[in-house]
Amino acid sequence: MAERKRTIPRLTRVNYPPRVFGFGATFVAIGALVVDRDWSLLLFIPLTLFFLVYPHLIYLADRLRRANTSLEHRAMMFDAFMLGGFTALIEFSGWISYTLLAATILNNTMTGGLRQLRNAMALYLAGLGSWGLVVGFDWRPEAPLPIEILTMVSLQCYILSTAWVFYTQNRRLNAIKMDAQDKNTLFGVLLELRSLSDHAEDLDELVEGALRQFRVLQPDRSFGFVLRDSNRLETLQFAAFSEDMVESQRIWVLRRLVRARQNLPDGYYLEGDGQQNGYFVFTLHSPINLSQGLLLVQAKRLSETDTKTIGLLLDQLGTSLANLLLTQELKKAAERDALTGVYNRASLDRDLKAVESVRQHNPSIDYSVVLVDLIGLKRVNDHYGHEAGDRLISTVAEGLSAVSRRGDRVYRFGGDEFVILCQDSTLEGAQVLGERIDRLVRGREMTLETEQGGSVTVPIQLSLGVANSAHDPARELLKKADERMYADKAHWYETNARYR
Ligand SMILES: Nc1nc2c(ncn2[C@@H]2O[C@H](COP(=O)(O)OP(=O)(O)OP(=O)(O)O)[C@@H](O)[C@H]2O)c(=O)[nH]1
Repeated sequence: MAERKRTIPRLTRVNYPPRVFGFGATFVAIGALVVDRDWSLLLFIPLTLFFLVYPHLIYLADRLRRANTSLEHRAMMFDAFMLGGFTALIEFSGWISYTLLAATILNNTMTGGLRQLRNAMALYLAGLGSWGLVVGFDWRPEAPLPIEILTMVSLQCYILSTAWVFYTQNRRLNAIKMDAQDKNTLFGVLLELRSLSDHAEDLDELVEGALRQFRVLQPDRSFGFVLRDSNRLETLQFAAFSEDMVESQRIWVLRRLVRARQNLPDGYYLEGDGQQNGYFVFTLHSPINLSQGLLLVQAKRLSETDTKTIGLLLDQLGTSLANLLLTQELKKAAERDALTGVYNRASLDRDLKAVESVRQHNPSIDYSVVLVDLIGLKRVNDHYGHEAGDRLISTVAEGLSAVSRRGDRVYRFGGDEFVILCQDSTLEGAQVLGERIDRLVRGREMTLETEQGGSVTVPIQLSLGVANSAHDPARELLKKADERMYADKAHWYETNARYR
């Protein structure tokens, strides 16, 4: 049924009610005049055919032609011509003439604007003139009072029915427009969320960007996003809120979540109190490692549309988060050493190029490299097995990372060699780092499990070499550090001859 209604041209649907009403009213007015003036009752035949039957025939014909409006346009012109003709036929009664003319003009202007109005007026006058020539002009402005009243009332009703059709059409168009605008904004926000997952560097950037986008869509609501440990739900791991949320609100929400230790069903309501607004809680369905993601939406009520929209946003946020984590994993795999987690050789090459380029533009900014070699790895491998050797390497990497400053980076250069790159550092600064390694890592004892199932304690033996860009050319920096590291190693072997 709805399908059939949709295929009827809009113009036909708009025209049908006013036309039926206008023609019906005109039929009553002219009919009354026919009776009042004792004209031939045979006149009722064309009157009935034109005023009562014809509007329905046009509608039916339009319905059959579905989306084609050409018939309706022609019918409207024909209406104007015929109404002009009837005006002449009933000998120019003033009010009736005016009613017919007004009906024609209104209907045509409403659907076709000024051009249609002009055409309708012309055809009306043509009909009036041609029938006037046939039946003779006999101007009779006076009509009996009841007919005048009937005509006036009909005209008013006709105008009202036209206005009503206009009003309902406008309302529908407005609703469609608003809906389209909302969908457009939603679409834009979803696109933004997608692109966020490509550009965001970390969780903070992604979630804060997403919350800003949520507010584009629903500016009068506050939003929050929380990650909690899936195994210990009272442990919150991450929280971000839309900028409008004040500190006290944030703390209130977080406390409530810490207390709500169980899994919360979708749409769970954190009831507000006198000062605080309530929040709806939605759970992110896509898995984020071992965390559970919760979206908080500040609202008193949520409509079905709101809930659907939030579902879409949540899905997109989940996908973006999963993308971000995957990208981070891939990035990590590409730039980190799998065994130790410190940066790999490829990252060292890239970072060395970067610091050298900074130094070329700012010659006063020097950098240092510290080469660290683990002594005796082969021995550990041979005596206690490869796994023990791996543990030794990892422990050294951890130690080096722990003693490095924030801006320094540790790289695994080769099997048992590490490099620490110190940006914006003097030779003396790097030597201080070398001393720290000496003090805190070198010589430290660690217990290794042997392949035989026992355990053995071995000291961490290291040799170091330091070089700085202010003293040696960039191309030779690593070579210089290597030479110094070998000298240090030779010295170590001299003083620990039994290891040879
Ligand atoms: N367990 C383990 N061994 C490795 C790894 N990478 C390289 N090696 C081994 O480490 C040993 C390094 O040998 P060497 O260069 O002679 O080092 P060293 O025994 O510490 O002796 P010097 O450094 O010369 O004092 C080799 O036997 C490599 O096979 C690794 O990832 N894990």
